[in-house]
Amino acid sequence: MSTIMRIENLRKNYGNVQAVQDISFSIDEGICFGLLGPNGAGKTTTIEMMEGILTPTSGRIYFRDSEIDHHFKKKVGIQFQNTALPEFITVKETLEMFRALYPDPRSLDEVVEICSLSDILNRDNRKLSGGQRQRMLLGLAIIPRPEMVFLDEPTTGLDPQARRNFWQLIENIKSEKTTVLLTTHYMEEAEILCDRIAIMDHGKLLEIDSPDKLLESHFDGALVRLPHGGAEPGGIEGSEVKGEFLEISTANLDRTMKDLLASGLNLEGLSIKKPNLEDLFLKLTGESLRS
Ligand SMILES: Nc1ncnc2c1ncn2[C@@H]1O[C@H](COP(=O)(O)OP(=O)(O)OP(=O)(O)O)[C@@H](O)[C@H]1O
Repeated sequence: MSTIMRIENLRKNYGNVQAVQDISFSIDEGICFGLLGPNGAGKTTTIEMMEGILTPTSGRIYFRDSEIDHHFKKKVGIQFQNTALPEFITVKETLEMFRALYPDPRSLDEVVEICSLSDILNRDNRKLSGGQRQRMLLGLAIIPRPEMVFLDEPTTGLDPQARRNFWQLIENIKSEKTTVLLTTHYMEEAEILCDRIAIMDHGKLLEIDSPDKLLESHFDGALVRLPHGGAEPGGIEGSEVKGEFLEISTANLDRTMKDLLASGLNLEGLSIKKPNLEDLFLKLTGESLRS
């Protein structure tokens, strides 16, 4: 697989705020790459530098081995969150208006199909729900047949059903061999959509790999969690105190359960689960992603 985009030692300072602190990574062509982190982690700053909208304080950004310049913008699609859609015209009229701006636009039918827009084509832009608006903005981003699309928190604020519908559109875009860079707060979303993820916090890159490999490298098998209620949880192999909880990442659940029963701890509230990215984030940063 060839690299479509690469960033090297990227930094961005806003006055005294070091929003992005020396991060480097590359993105393979055709994948969905997720940039994850809590509020203020530096995701938007990073993606805006990669889009060529924001000038880095230092560092380099390459698209297919060339540093990004104004030609690069013709090859990528950006789903802008704050795009002011023209009022008093329909979705279809808006798509046609944008199609007229490009030399070789996707056909209307293609955009409608990829972004599931058929049910809202004749709707006035002012009447779109949050999820419909996101579908429409994605449609606008893919009109010029971009090689890569940038989606900055496209599902924030959507209800769970609208969020799931949007995931399907991202899958559609991927199946067209378009590379996707997605930022999100939602670990579940990243686990489902992303082939590779970078986890950021406080402007720094904490981890980068495929979701499966990240989980494999940080957890043994099952994750047992128990409210410790202030009790001293000594003698249980692999146990760590995480806030109000005792956490045990274990490859031998039988043994862990025996240890717990023998410990005399109150086991009320005990849960056993397959670890997910949310657990990984908690492990890496000591805080919940959506705190
Ligand atoms: N224009 C700006 N001026 C000053 N500080 C800024 C500016 N933009 C962002 N910051 C600061 O830079 C840091 C990173 O912000 P950024 O928006 O990149 O984070 P984020 O991960 O996208 O967060 P969110 O999920 O809330 O969008 C934060 O501390 C933020 O307050």
